[in-house]
Amino acid sequence: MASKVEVPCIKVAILTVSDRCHAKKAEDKSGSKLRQLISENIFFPGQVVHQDCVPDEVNAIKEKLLAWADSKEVDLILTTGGTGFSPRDVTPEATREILDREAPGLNIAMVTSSLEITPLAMLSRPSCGIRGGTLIVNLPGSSKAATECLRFVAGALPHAVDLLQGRMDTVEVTHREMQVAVAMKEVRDKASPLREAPPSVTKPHIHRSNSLVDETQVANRLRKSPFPMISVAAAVDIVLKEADMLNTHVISYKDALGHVLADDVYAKDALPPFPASVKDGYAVVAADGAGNRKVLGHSTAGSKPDFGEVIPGHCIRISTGAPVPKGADAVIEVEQTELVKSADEGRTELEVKILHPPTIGQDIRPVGCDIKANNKVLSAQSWIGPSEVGLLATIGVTKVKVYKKPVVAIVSTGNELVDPGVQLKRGQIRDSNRCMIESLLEQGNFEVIDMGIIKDTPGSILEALTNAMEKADVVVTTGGVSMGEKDLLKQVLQIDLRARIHFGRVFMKPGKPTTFATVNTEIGKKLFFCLPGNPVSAMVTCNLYVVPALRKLSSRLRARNTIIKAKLGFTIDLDPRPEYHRAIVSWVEGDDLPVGETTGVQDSSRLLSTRSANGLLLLPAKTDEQASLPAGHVVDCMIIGRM
Ligand SMILES: Nc1nc2c(c(=O)[nH]1)N[C@H]1C(S)=C(S)[C@@H](COP(=O)(O)OP(=O)(O)OC[C@H]3O[C@@H](n4cnc5c(N)ncnc54)[C@H](O)[C@@H]3O)O[C@H]1N2
Ligand code: MOO
Ligand SMILES: [Mg+2]
Repeated sequence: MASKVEVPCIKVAILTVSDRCHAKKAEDKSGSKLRQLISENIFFPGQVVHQDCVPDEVNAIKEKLLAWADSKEVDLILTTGGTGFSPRDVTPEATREILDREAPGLNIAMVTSSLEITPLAMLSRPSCGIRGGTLIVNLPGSSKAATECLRFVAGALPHAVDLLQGRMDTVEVTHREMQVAVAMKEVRDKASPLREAPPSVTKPHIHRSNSLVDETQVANRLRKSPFPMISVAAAVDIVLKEADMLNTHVISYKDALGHVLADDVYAKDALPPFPASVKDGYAVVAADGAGNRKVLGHSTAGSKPDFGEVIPGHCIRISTGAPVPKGADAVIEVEQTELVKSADEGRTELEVKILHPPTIGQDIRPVGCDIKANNKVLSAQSWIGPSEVGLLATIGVTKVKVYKKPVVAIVSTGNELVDPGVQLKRGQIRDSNRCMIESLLEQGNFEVIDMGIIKDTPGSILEALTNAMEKADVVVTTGGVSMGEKDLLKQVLQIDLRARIHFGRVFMKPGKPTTFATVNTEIGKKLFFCLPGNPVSAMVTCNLYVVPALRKLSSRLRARNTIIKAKLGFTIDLDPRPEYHRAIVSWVEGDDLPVGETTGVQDSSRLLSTRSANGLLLLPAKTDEQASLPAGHVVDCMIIGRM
């Protein structure tokens, strides 16, 4: 049975043209990079069906292109290399010889876009075109340039392939979407207040609630998402790349919990600052050995000693943590002594017997044995947890330079939502997302601002987002990102806020419509995580994307989530999308790996599937070869709670 794929997958062949790679004198980095971009659906849903490398020879290139194009198994051939000015660069010439029709628009798109990056792009000579039902695109040889050029034309490639393959239903949808997109762009361009702002900088205060999104066009709304479906790995990479570390500031050690240190921290003085007793007992002269000692006085922690120097044949009573007096070089615990003589009805100790001979230094912490004066106690970049707060206190460092932590504004969108304490009317449900996400982030020591519930109208969305980005570095919304007529978040971001939407769909379950955007404002870059409204999807995607981004913004060394191996405690039918299966993960005595037990039905709406879940089992997408996984199968597991 064929696996169920949601979007047509482009069959891609990759040809590296390089004398050096072919002779194995250089690594084929561009070919590997292109393979990764296609396999991970970075630009469009794709599948690599062939990959090869040939030298810079016209005949070798032609032979491969002909074989692949005429096999009818390939929709798109990407060549990399041989498009420059050196005498051996002949890929365009070889390509042209086998083309039925040229596609110069693709060449122009790649070169003009590349010129914005480097003037040397004018020396690139790609030759793109069509042979039969196969589109051939010449990309440059360097991995970076090949990636960039593919990105410049990637948006048009699925449509080009649909046209070549005669998939008229998909072609029609795209045409209609293009019309809507053009109309949206016209509206955007007419937005005079925004035109005053430099293109990449949004003034956060200029146009609140004055949205240009036209929500009335329900019949003309997009019927296919214009956002390519990208992999989770690619989405996480994008998020972490966009999450820049914040500035530093100096704060009290008491407020430092959960921050990352910006500077190394040194001890001003030694710990202990005096030789201290490890035991409750007697400070003695070790050379006296076992036997009777006269008790000179006592030393308790924090008290002034009532004695001078300990001399041979004498001792002083001492408590744990108290300074060891001069002359004494060992401490004998009280259990190793007997009382010989006392006075004042037991109020004064006059003489004790040491039962075992002590050794020099016994039960004494020398000065600086825990922390030496001027030693580095904490390194820059280290995370401040409870122990680190204690360490700062113990060395007397009361002010520390730390990286700022991001402030996160949380918004729930949905006409149907009411606060949990409100009596439900028909059609209403309680807002569970906001408090859940707030709790999740507070648990991670991040500062959150509750921005309430907003209606599904462009005006309220714009107003809320504008307010939120004035107050916070990161805005997390839930709801309104899928295909419904009231799902207006992406449009408000794009049209009103001129946001850069980095992705709007991810190949995962739950969480497919997860949207990530950035807006450059006069008060800095703002990150928008627009999570799906389904509570489980919101919870899972907050763990997957928001939490790592917040760690990166706070300069934590390890931003990514922890992934361990775990055994499935159950048999599971796989989903067409990679699934993040909520599970209770625990160690079973005698077993080599933790076992993940399912939390039951995994519907995105069923919040009970997150109850007590401390792990997400990463289940692969269903394929023809693998439709289910048996109990005991070992999978990756993302830790999201206490083990
Ligand atoms: N035609 C399509 N429909 C849908 C698609 C699709 O690809 N094509 N994707 C589905 C997937 S997958 C998801 S996930 C959801 C995401 O929807 P939205 O992000 O647009 O969210 P809403 O439509 O606003 O709400 C969805 C669902 O969640 C409930 N909800 C919303 N907010 C809250 C909250 N704060 N607390 C509790 N529950 C909440 C809401 O009432 C809806 O039931 O779209 C699918 N549809
Ligand atoms: O991706 Mo949605 O989150 O399945 O329900
Ligand atoms: Mg929706």
